[in-house]
Order: sequence, then C-alpha cells, then structure tokens
Amino acid sequence: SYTICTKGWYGLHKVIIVGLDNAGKTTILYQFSMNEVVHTSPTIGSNVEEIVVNNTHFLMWDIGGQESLRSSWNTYYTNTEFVIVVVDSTDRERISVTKEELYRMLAHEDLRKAGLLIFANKQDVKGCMSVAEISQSLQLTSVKDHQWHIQACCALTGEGEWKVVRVIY
Ligand SMILES: Nc1nc2c(ncn2[C@@H]2O[C@H](COP(=O)(O)OP(=O)(O)OP(=O)(O)O)[C@@H](O)[C@H]2O)c(=O)[nH]1
Ligand SMILES: [Mg+2]
Repeated sequence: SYTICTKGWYGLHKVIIVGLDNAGKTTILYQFSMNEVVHTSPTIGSNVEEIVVNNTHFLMWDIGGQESLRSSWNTYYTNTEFVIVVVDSTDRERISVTKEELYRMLAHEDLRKAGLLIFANKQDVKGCMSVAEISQSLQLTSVKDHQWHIQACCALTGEGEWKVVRVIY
C-alpha cells in the first residue's frame, strides 16, 4: 500500500499509467476501476477511467506501450500529478529499456512535480525479478527530484495490499 498526499486539492487528480507493452497496464486500470480481470489486447492509443478513493477522484489514463506509441506518451503529461510505471517483472531483457523511458519521462518539464509509483507486476510468476532487483536495475535511489515508491503487484488478483491507496490531504 502507499500514501498519496493531495496537498489540499479536492478536484480531479490526473494519473497516467505507462510502461512497456505487455507490462499489465490495462489489466491494472480495470482492477482499479472494476475490481475485475478483463481480457485485454494491446492498447492502441489509451483507455481512461475515473476512480474514487476516500472521496478523492482520480482520472487514470492507461497509455499503449508499444515502441511506436512511446513517442506520444508526452502528449498526456500536462497536469499529471502521479505517474504509474508498470514493470513486467518477468522481462529481464527489457528492464534497461524501461529505465531509459523512465529517465526520459522524469526529465520532462510537464512532469516536474509529478509523484512516481512503480508497480513491479506479475509477481505471481516463478523466478521473476524482485522489488529489490527492479529498484537496483532502475537505480531508483538516484531519483531525488520526484517522490517515488515501488510496489510489488499481481494484476491478475486484486488480493494483497497492492491496490490500497491511502489519501492524505
Ligand atoms: N502472470 C501474470 N500475467 C499478467 C499480470 N498482469 C497482466 N498479465 C498479462 O499480461 C498480458 C498483457 O497485459 P496488458 O494489461 O494488456 O498489458 P499492457 O501493459 O496494457 O500492454 P500494451 O497495451 O500493449 O501497452 C495479458 O495477457 C495479461 O493477462 C500478472 O500480474 N501476472
Ligand atoms: Mg494496454
């Protein structure tokens, strides 16, 4: 679970969900909005859902992660308060690609004040990377100019703590 500080703003909070193709972004979006595992196909463009946590409204944008789509992620950045980066914990080959995309994003002016939440997804798969391995591969301790948190998760089950968001004002 993780805590989000909304700094006294009761309006609609914009969240974007990014990460490489097949990471589980769309599965996570519908876990939050419907508490269900939906059948997904690769996202072209984006999906958007509003979710409510403790009377706080979040507009969550799930953006397609295929290589050809990544250059348009930045068209979603304006007014984004929270960036969720979803990592496929089984995908050791491409963790370095996630890292490149992560640092490109964090350098973007429009995300200067955004908080960062990393979901280490697919933790149900045996032999997958742990949270510690992913933190190290992404060099998260070097991220000083954004608040960040990394969370183990399995989007195929809504169980466990991963969907628990605590909102403080
Ligand atoms: N084992 C396992 N599979 C998962 C998990 N989460 C998602 N998947 C599967 O991973 C595949 C891709 O999931 P999506 O949610 O479509 O991935 P995406 O990140 O939205 O992909 P793009 O839209 O192409 O960017 C699907 O077959 C999901 O069922 C998980 O926690 N564990
Ligand atoms: Mg998708």
